[in-house]
Amino acid sequence: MKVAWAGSRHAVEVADRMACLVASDPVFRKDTRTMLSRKELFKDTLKKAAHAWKRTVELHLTEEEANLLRLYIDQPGYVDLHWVMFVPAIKGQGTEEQQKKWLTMAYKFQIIGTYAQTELGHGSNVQGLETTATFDPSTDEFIMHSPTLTSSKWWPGGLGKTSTHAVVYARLITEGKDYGIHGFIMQLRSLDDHSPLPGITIGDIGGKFGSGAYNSMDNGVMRLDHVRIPRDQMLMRLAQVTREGKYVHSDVPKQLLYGTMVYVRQTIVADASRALSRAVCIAVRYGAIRKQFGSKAGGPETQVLNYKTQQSRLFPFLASAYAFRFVGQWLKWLYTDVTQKLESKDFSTLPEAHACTAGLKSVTTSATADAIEECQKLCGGHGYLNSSGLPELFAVNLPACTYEGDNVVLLLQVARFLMKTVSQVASGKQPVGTTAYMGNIQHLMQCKSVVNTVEDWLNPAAIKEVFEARALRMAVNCAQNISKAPSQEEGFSELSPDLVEAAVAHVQLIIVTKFIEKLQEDILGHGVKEQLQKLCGIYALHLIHNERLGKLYAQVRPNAVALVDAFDYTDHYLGSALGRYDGDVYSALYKEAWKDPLNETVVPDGYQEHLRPLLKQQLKLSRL
Ligand SMILES: CCCCC/C=C\C/C=C\C/C=C\C=C\C(=O)SCCNC(=O)CCNC(=O)[C@H](O)C(C)(C)COP(=O)(O)OP(=O)(O)OC[C@H]1O[C@@H](n2cnc3c(N)ncnc32)[C@H](O)[C@@H]1OP(=O)(O)O
Ligand SMILES: Cc1cc2nc3c(=O)[nH]c(=O)nc-3n(C[C@H](O)[C@H](O)[C@H](O)COP(=O)(O)OP(=O)(O)OC[C@H]3O[C@@H](n4cnc5c(N)ncnc54)[C@H](O)[C@@H]3O)c2cc1C
Repeated sequence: MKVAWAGSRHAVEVADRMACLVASDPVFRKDTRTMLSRKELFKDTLKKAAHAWKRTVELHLTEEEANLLRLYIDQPGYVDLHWVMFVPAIKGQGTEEQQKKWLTMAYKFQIIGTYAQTELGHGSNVQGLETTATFDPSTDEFIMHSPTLTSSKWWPGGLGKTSTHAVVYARLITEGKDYGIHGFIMQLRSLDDHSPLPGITIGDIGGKFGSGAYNSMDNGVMRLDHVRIPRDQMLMRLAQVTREGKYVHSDVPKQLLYGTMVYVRQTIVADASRALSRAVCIAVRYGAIRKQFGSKAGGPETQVLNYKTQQSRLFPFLASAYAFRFVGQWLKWLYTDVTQKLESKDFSTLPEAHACTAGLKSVTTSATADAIEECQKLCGGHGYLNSSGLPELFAVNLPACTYEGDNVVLLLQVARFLMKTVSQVASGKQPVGTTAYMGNIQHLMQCKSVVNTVEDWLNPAAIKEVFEARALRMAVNCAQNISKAPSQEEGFSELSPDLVEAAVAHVQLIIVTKFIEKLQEDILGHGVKEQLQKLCGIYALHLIHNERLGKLYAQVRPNAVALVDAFDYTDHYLGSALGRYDGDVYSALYKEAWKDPLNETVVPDGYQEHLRPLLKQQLKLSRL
C-alpha cells in the first residue's frame, strides 16, 4: 500500500530517506514551535531554511530530494515562495535570456524571490490591480508606482522581511496606453545590508490565525514610489516593449500570464491530500488507542474507532485522502502534458487544464480544511491541544481555500468552462478530455441508476454512470436556466450558487474517475487492490448518500490502522502526541504538557502583582 500511495518503490525510498534526515537533525525540531513568540518563530524559520540549504549543498541532493527535505521540515517560509512561485514565474514568462540571467542566481540562492500579485484592494480580480509600470523611453526604464493605498502589494509570502527580489504584477503603460497586467522582476532590498532600495516601503502584514502555523511566513506589504527598473526586467516571453516604447504581443494566448497560478494550483492538490492524510492518520491511530465505555456485563472498554458513528465520520476522510492522492498524481501528469503541448505551440488543452487545476484545487482544499476540523472533534478534548498536531495543521491548511484563488471564485471559472462546453455540445461539437462524458448527453439525461446494493457500488461502470449523469444534469439545468435570463451575464450571476454546485459535481466526477482508473492499473501486494476498491466505493457513495455504507466501513475497520501507516509518516513529520506510531499516547501527552512556558515556574508570573492582592483582599473582606 505504501507503494500505491507514493507512486513507486523509488518514491517510497527517497521519501523515507529525506523524512529520516529531517527527523534525526536537531535543528529541525518543531515540538515547541507553537510556544514561540512571532519573532522567535520567524528567526527559527530563517535558521531552518539556511540549514536545509547547507545540507542540500553538502549532500549534493537532487531537486527531488531537496523538495522532499523542504516538505518534511514542515514550516512555511520564504523558500516556498522562492521555489514554488518566483522561479516558475520566470521560467514560464521570461525569455531564454532572462531565464539564464535570473534563474542562475535564484538556483544558487544569490537572490531570494517572491511573487507579488495581490494588493490591499484586489486579489481575485487580477485585472483590477492598480500598481503601474510606466515606460519612460528617455531612459529606457519602467517607473514602478503604487498610486493609491489600495494598490499596496499585500500578502506576498517572504516579502515582509526576507525577499531580495520579486516578480511584481503591474499595469503596463506605454505611449499613453494601458495594456493591462504584466510581470516585472524587481530588486527590493540591497544585497549588501538587506535594506529596502530607495522608493520602496516594505514590512510584514501582521500575525495570522493560530499559534505557530502560517506565522512562520513573513507575508508582506509594499509601496512603490516611482521606482525605476531597466526595460529588460519586464518578463518578455508573452509580450514585449521595444526600445522606442512600442507594445508588441507574441502569438500566444494572454492567459499564459496566469501560468504560474495553474502550476501552483496543481501542486496544492498534492498538498491537500498530504494534509488530509496527516489528520486522518492522527485520528485513526488515536481512535485505536482511546477507549471509552465497556459492555454492561463489565467487559473491556471499547476502542473509540469501533463505534459506528466514529467510522461513519472518519472513514470517508480516509477514502478521500487516497482519492485526492491519486487525482493529484494524475493532475501532475496533465500539467506536464499541457506544458509539453504549449512548448510546441498547441494551446488547445489550456482551458481544460485551467478548469481542472482550479476545480481540483478548490474541492480538495475545502474538503481538507473541513476534515481536519472534524478530526479534531473525532479526537475529543485531546484533539484541541496543540500537542495533538491538529490545531496547527488546520491553521496552516485553512488559507489554502483562499490563496492561489478563492475556492468559490475558482469554481465559478470551472462553471464558465462547463457552460461553454454544454453550448458546444448543443451545436454538435464532440467534447474531449474530462468533459468527453457530456457527448453521451441523450443517454445520461434519461438513464436510471442500476445501483441498489453496496456491492453495486464496487462496480466501476455503475459508479461512473451515476456521477456522469449527476454532473451533466446539473450543468444542463444551469445552462437552460441561464438561457431564460435577460442576458448571459445576469443569468450567470443569478444562478451562481447552482453553478458552483454543478462545478463541484463535475470535479467530484473527475476524482471518482481517476480513482477507478487507478484500480485498473497493475497494483502489487496481497489485498491492496481490494482495500482500494472499498475505499473508492466509500469515497463515491458518501458523496451521494450515506445509506448502506456501514457494511463497507466494517470491511475497512480491520485494516484502518494499516491504511494510515501506508502514508509512511515519521513521528517528527506527523508532529502529534495522539498519532504516534507506537501508540504511547498518554505518556507523550503528559510529557508535552510540561514543555509549556507556563510550567517553567510552579508559581506563575503575575501572582505577586495580580493574583496575591486579589486573594488577600477577598480574604480580608470575608473576615470583616
Ligand atoms: C508546510 C509547508 C507549506 C508549503 C506551502 C507551499 C506552497 C503553497 C503555495 C502557495 C501558497 C503561498 C502563496 C500563495 C500565493 C498566491 O496566492 S499568489 C496570488 C494568486 N491569485 C489568484 O489566484 C487570483 C485569482 N484570480 C484569477 O485567477 C483570475 O483573475 C480569474 C481567473 C478569477 C479571473 O480572470 P479574468 O482574466 O479577470 O477574467 P475572466 O474570467 O474573464 O477570464 C478570461 C479568460 O481567461 C481564462 N483564464 C482565467 N484564468 C486562467 C488560467 N489560470 N489559465 C488559463 N486560462 C485562464 C478564463 O477561463 C477566460 O477564458 P475564456 O475567455 O472564457 O475563454
Ligand atoms: C496565507 C496567504 C498567503 C498568500 N500569499 C500570497 C502571495 O504569496 N502572493 C500573492 O500575490 N498573494 C498571496 N495571497 C493572496 C491571495 O492570493 C488572495 O487572498 C486570494 O487570491 C483571494 O483574493 P482576495 O483576498 O482579494 O479575496 P476576495 O476576492 O476579496 O474575496 C472575498 C469574498 O468575496 C467572494 N468573491 C470575490 N469575487 C467573487 C465573485 N466574482 N463571485 C462570487 N464571489 C466572489 C469570495 O468568494 C470571498 O468569499 C495570500 C493569501 C493568503 C491568505
